[in-house]
Amino acid sequence: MTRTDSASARRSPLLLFTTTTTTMVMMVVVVMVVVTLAPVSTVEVASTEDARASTLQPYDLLFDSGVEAYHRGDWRAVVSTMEQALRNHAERRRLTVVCGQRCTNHSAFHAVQAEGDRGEWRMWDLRLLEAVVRRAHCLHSCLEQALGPASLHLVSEETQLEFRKRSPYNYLQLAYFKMDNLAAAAAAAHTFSVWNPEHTEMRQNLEYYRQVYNVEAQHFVDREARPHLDAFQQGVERYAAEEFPLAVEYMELAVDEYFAADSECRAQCEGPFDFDGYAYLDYNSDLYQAMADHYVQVLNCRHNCARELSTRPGRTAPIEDFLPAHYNYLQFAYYKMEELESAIACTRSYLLFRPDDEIMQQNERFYVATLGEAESAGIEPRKEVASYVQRSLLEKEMLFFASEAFATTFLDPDTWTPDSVKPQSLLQRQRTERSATSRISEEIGSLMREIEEMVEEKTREHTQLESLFKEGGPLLYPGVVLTMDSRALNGSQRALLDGVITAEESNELLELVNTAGASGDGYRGKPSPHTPNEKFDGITVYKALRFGQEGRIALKTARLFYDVSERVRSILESYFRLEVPLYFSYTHLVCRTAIAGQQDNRSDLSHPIHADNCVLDPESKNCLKEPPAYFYRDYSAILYLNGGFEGGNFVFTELDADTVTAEVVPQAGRMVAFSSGGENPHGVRAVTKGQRCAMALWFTLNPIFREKERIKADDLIKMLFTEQQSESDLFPNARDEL
Ligand SMILES: O=C(O)CCC(=O)C(=O)O
Ligand SMILES: [Fe+3]
Repeated sequence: MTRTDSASARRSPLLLFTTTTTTMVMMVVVVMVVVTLAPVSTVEVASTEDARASTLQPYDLLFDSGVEAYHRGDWRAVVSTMEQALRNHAERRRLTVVCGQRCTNHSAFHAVQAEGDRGEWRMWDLRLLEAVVRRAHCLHSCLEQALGPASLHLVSEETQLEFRKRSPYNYLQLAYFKMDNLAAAAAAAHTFSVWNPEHTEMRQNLEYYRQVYNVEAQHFVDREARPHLDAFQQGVERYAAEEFPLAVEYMELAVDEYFAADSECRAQCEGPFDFDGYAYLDYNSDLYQAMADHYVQVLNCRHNCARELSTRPGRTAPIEDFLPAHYNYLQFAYYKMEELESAIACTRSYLLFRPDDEIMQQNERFYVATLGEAESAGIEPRKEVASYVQRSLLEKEMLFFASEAFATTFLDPDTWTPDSVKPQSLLQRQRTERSATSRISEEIGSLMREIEEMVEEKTREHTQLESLFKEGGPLLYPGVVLTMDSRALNGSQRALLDGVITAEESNELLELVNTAGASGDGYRGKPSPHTPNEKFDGITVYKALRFGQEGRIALKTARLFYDVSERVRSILESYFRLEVPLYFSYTHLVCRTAIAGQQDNRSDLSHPIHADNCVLDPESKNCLKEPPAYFYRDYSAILYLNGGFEGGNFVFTELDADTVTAEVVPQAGRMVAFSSGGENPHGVRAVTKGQRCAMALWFTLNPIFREKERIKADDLIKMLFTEQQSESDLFPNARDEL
């Protein structure tokens, strides 16, 4: 099979259901090849067991023939070759470890180390390199014996990647399914899916196995489960559930598994030199450079095991501070179990990674104080941590040095690395990056603030422009004129109209409020809701209609009140060019009467500066659109019924509730209309003499908040009046402009 063939075959999804179905159940008999290397006295001597091991077939070739079998539909062959490939792959890894260990014991490495320790470096290169050569020979013979010469060739990157991606299980799941071995198929599917969670077809297959074939949960196992990650996960869960003894059990297991996995991972790193990044044909390094290049690669690979071991299947980012985290969990769990010696040992182990960690230092002090200074004195950090950290720091130092010296790449997998082992240039770079980051974030911050201000300013201008552009729709009724628009009133969504009602209508409504207006109506019965220097009287539309129905006032006058309120509503809808209807929120006729004898030196207002749908805070120049404000009100209109009193001007202000932007003198038939929000703070100057009456109306765009009393008023109108007596009868030219 050519590389392209196999690549495309591997890309194509393996769907569970194909046209051919195989019901044949097959027992796959695979001969297990067990290679156990017993210790031998010299490297040259191979045991009989080793000789058996030379039958180990190369896993990459097995994989390729498995793929070929798959395309032939030879499921039996797929299973036998793929399973064999997986076993040989695992076995090869195991044997690499075994040989590594054996050659440490059987080469001169120990001797060189011992001499170095005594400072006797005579003929050191000969001694060291003799050890190297011997080790090379040892490893070569060991692996040759163990794997057999056929397996010594270089496995392609592509195939190595396939195994890392757990691709053999992709092939296996369909083969097992075809052979009706659903449990094995489910396990293969699950194993593949754990590493390839985004693989939709395999997820569907898993669903089929579960739902259609009722495969039991126990079969969905991860055949490549990584024990250290599983134990850690269990430990964290037990810890979260405050089951501390179990948490300790799992975490201790996780630690053991971690170190075992670390050794296994590191042993795989002594592979051939990777020319990637080097000009292959021009590579002409001398002995030491070549050794250094290769060794740095090996070291990099070993050091990177910290990243590999802390990365969960299917994830790209590792768990940060993974190994130290074990000791963090352990110290607290031990403390909870009142095993203070172990807790102290774990805090001290953690502190080897991060000596400056204040919380851990505090914990340690606390445990020591509880257990007693004397009892705690001899408690050492865990040995395995001490040597791990020591080795890791030495490796980091060398890798940093090499990265500087040979311009190779070293990406430190740990976040606990102390500055002391980092090269100056890296520290400088990190400092510059940090200060650049903080400078950039400061600059971005102030830029964002400027942008926000600009956007706010533009939005303000835009709403003003938009409202200027939008407002100014037809006034619908003859005689109604626009006296001042938003621009003239120095704001947005504001209008001053005259001639909204005739003089007669004003008088009729004045009479209505004066005869029937209850003290304080509309203000929950308070006669002077805004100032003690004025008395407020008012009446609502519904109440007026009820009075009309009862004959206490002329029904026609009550009807006029109702109709004028409708007229105001349609004028507002039209003038502000609203695309959705306005609903009544509250309507009343209200008079403010100066209380004689209380007007000298008045400094208060008849109605303090406020906005109609939000709580105005002049300090912060904010208006909060929430209760107790009538937050659902959208438009307001005050239609004046008279002039001739003293004071009582309507004013618009800025959000500071102080700077007056426009002032309106009330007079009969004049109406000020505006949107009810923070853009229109307003109030009424003190009425110091006489009575000031108006029809005040508030509207909402949200039907949920329409006034219930208005609905009752609508019903009453329908009941009391016939169809003919409509608004047009009472106001003959109405809607002419339409
Ligand atoms: O009567 C006025 O001119 C304004 C009254 C007012 O703003 C209100 O009642 O919310
Ligand atoms: Fe108001």
